[in-house]
Amino acid sequence: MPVPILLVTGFLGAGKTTLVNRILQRADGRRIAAVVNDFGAINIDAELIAGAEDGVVSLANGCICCTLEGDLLRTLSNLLRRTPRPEAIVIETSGVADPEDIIRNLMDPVIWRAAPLETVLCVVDAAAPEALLDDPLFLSQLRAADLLAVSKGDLVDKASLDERCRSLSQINRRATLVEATGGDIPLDLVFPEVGTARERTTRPKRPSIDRFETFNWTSGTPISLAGFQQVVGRLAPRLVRAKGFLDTIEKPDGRYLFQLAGGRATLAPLDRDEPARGTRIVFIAEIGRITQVDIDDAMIRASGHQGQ
Ligand SMILES: Nc1nc2c(ncn2[C@@H]2O[C@H](COP(=O)(O)OP(=O)(O)OP(=O)(O)O)[C@@H](O)[C@H]2O)c(=O)[nH]1
Repeated sequence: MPVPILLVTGFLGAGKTTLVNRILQRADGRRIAAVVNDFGAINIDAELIAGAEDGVVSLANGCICCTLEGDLLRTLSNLLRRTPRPEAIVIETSGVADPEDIIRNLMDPVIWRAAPLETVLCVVDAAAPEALLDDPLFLSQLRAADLLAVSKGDLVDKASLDERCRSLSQINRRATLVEATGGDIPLDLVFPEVGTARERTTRPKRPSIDRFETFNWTSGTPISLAGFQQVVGRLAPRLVRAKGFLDTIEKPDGRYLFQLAGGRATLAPLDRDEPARGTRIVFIAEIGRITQVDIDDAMIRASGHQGQ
């Protein structure tokens, strides 16, 4: 039996991991394997995804549309050799990935026969600035989709949500559009009962343009929550995305999950009873907007100690 692939794309911080997590939580015993690609060197997403019956494979420090394309095909072959085989495979791309390049690779005849690409789903942040609708990478992600899942409807009013949905439908008239706040999406849309895989036409491969860069901050010493919040306020205008885990002075026996997406920063205590394991944060910015030195200086000043 062929194993259908669901490809989940969407801009940085749109809500892909949240949606993949919801799908896996509701898999109801179905063996779904997940391949998660983080652009940064630290695998934050893989740690946030729990409960995949067949485990989560993490590909980090690059993008499966270019530098890691060989790793993706090897990972799929390995998943397909597992006994028992997964019943479906979800691939979460990084937010900087152009899905066209991944789709072209998935149409490799050997992979296609065993694991046809059934659905391309693009998660779209309803609260993202209007200007994103002119962004070439975002447009490529939108246009590749069969399914547009609109996240963060809870952050905008009904009129703005309707207006955003209208604009999205005009950009991709072929796609089914569905509201998916908190990643909630009907499972029969993402895994249709009757296979819907079809050959897709993709444009020829373009040379990839380096547009974003990632920076890491890691430290074994707990940091001050108040100091960190000040740092985030200062750095946020120069960042597109940041995420990570924090060990704080204020909460010595638990950890925080930090997220900065769409200009919104959140800090949430992790439900899991996890011991301190060090602070690990990935910062993503357009090239030239910020340097590792800026980040190190800000973090060192905030935490009053030296990180690495
Ligand atoms: N209010 C609200 N927040 C959401 C929703 N979906 C996702 N988020 C939040 O948006 C932030 C980014 O979500 P992720 O699911 O990590 O986004 P992503 O697309 O996987 O991010 P990258 O992989 O880094 O590109 C997190 O803080 C989520 O909790 C939603 O529907 N409503």
